[in-house]
Amino acid sequence: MPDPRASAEASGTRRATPDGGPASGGRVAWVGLAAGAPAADRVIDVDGRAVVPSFVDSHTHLAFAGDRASEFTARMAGAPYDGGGIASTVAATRGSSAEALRARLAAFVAEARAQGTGTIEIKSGYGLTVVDEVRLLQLAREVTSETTFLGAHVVPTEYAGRADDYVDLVTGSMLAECAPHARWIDVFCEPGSPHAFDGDQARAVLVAGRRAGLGLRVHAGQLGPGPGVRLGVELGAAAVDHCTHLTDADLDALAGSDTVATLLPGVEFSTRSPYPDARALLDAGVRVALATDCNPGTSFTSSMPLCIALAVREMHMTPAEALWAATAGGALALRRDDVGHLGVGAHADLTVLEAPSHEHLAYRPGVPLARTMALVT
Ligand SMILES: N=CN[C@@H](CCC(=O)O)C(=O)O
Ligand SMILES: [Zn+2]
Repeated sequence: MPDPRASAEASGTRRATPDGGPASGGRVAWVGLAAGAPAADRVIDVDGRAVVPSFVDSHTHLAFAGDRASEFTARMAGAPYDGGGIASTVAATRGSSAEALRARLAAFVAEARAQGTGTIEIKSGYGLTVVDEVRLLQLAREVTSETTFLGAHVVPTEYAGRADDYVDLVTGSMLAECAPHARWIDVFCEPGSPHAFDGDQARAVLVAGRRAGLGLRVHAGQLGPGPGVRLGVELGAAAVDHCTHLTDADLDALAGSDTVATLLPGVEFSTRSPYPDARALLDAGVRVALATDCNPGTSFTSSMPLCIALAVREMHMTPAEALWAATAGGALALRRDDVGHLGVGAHADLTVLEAPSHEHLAYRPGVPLARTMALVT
């Protein structure tokens, strides 16, 4: 991990963009102690503040309409989460105009950037018809290159009792229309949910997605143990996400793989669920990422600093491990080597903390310390 206290000089003139792509080619040219810095056109004195790589939020669902605050309130009073509320977001999203969806999406991206996020992945999954899924992916593509086709989010109500027919649609014409707008395919593999997909259905979705040229990601082990983690590892998924419920076999599979385990502590916070065993993953040598899972049902936060604080307080990660997971870990989960670190050649996506060290991200929870930095000469 780069030393978060090291100073960094960026070459060129740039304004950071949400997907980590530079507007004018700015890359890190040199990293080291200020005393040894080469001459530069412009010097920015951050006055002892820590500079860290901008966060890489590798799991969000930002393209949606509607609100489920009442579902959250009911959960806080003891109601369980099983994915059923997704249908109400699907209905609201289908009924929303592209302009309204675009404006809301832009507001969420701005909100994330204001909290230090530089690279963001965005899933579809609240359309669930060919036309609606394409529309969400096109909107997401306007703000990030990291777009994920999640037609297999849940079985939509019009396919109730016909999940296999819906999987045929997802792996057929929906995939064909959506693949050009996506880099990834994802599936909610949760045999314990009446709304999500079992192991065989998830395999069909992932195999079809791979055949269409998409990289693989899986929602797995959110509500209970299941086949999703091992399926993701077997098929070479870049990441398996949630991992709230893991078996020893899941841990062994992840430990011997290139698949990243993405932990989403905003979900456990907002569903009042037990947190994943991050220490078991880290101690087994699994590469761990942290992401917000920002969505209206289980984790309506765009705050990577909140996720870092929860990872440290609730999942026993050290502040350095949590920062790594929120930056380099997220980049690995997206198979990117140009973001999430400040090594020479990386995109100069800098986040300046209103604090002397990265430890303050967890030490001062809820305080807006992180700001992405636009370098403009
Ligand atoms: N688990 C599936 N999808 C989301 C929740 C979506 C929702 O409830 O609207 C998640 O990652 O937690
Ligand atoms: Zn999710």
